[in-house]
Amino acid sequence: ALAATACGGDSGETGDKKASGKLSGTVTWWDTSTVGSEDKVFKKLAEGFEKKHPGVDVKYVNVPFGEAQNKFKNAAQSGSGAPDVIRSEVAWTPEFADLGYLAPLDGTAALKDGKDFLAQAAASTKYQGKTYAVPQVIDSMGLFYNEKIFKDAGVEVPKTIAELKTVSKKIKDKTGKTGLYLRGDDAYWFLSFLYGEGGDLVDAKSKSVTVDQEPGVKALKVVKDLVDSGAAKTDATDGWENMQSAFKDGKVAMMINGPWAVADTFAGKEFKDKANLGITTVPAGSKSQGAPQGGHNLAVYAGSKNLDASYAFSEYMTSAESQALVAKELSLLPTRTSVYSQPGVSDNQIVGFFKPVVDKAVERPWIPETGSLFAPLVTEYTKVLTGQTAPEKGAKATGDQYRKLLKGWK
Ligand SMILES: C[C@H]1O[C@H](O[C@H]2[C@H](O)[C@@H](O)[C@@H](O[C@H]3[C@H](O)[C@@H](O)[C@@H](O[C@H]4[C@H](O)[C@@H](O)[C@@H](O)O[C@@H]4CO)O[C@@H]3CO)O[C@@H]2CO)[C@H](O)[C@H](O)[C@@H]1N[C@H]1C[C@@H](CO)[C@H](O)[C@@H](O)[C@@H]1O
Repeated sequence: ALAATACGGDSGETGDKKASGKLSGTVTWWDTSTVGSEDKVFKKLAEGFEKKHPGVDVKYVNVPFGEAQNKFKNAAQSGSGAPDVIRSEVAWTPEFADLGYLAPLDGTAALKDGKDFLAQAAASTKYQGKTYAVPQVIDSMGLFYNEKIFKDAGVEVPKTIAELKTVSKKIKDKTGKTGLYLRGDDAYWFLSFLYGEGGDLVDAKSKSVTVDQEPGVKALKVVKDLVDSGAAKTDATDGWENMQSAFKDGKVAMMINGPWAVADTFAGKEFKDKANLGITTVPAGSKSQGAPQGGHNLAVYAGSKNLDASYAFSEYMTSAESQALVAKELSLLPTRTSVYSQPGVSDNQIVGFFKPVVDKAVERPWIPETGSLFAPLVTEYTKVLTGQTAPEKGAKATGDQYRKLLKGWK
């Protein structure tokens, strides 16, 4: 059965494929999904693998998203304590691959029906011509809103940031509630505003840093103005908890979020009636409209002593059948095209909303450094939102940090 050990189980026991082709041994899997809303579905899925392969014991270990990247790098580097399979966020995958910590999967049982994967989902699993992971879920961001508050205030859903400010003013006047919760401690929440001003963090094609150009400065001014004008509220820490509770308790009318927030949001008193949750595209800025691409892959540790069972486990957990179950139960987006037309998925409104959003989400460069762009950015983003630094200075400081990180980039 699933032994959900505290953390960091070792893949020490060897596994092998008996002459009968039967898989055996243990597979330790580090799952980063949210405890209390997503983890039980993924745990149940892994139990299904054990039923199918009674000779294999899956050790399910839930490692918080904020800790898993470094934990895996430390374990892989030291050669002890790394799991056989890790849920590798899209930006971690090229970094782990570059470090040599992932087993290449081309030609193994991990990759079945590779053509069924969405091109944009498969992109983050490719590195220097090889495939180092299997896409599990893909996501982007939308504007979540409370239908009842909008009705009480007699306002329509905003399509632009200007409309968002007008709508928030009316909501405040009519209901006393704040319009938007804008997460201030995670720079992923800044990206749709940056894209709205026609900007981006870097331009990988020309190997140039662009976050400190005019659109980046403008976008920081836009988010600062949302807070200073009272249209949005924010926090410098505990953003996830504060955002979720403010929205679930009906204290704010809107938040920007992704499919991974849906299961937790439906647990809120305001959304017991699921019809009260509306989702639309993130508001457009002065130049453009766009939301970022995120998601997670399953990757096999290069030092696993049970590669055969790890390949089979990765394939099972990302199969069309598994993805359909996850879409039905958690409204997460499949990475396989064939799953969207399956019963239970094709009529899921959340999935139906996010699919076109994911299809036009702004791609990010899948280079080893792509994940490292957020730490320097969030430092400046939070300081701008809390009035500790001016937008011009925040943008410049971020750009300077990026040029240290990205050797030789302009
Ligand atoms: C700072 C981090 O920057 C980047 O991360 C970006 C990321 O690249 C973006 O794509 C985006 O991720 C989306 C994600 O796509 C979306 O799916 C969702 O994920 C859900 C799951 O769905 C849900 O199941 C559950 O798991 O919970 C997940 C999380 O809710 O939401 C994510 C956004 O939250 O945004 C991330 C930034 O947050 C780096 O990659 C590092 O992670 C880095 N952290 C390390 C940096 C180390 C050095 O400083 C520091 O020492 C270490 O301690 C820190 O750990």
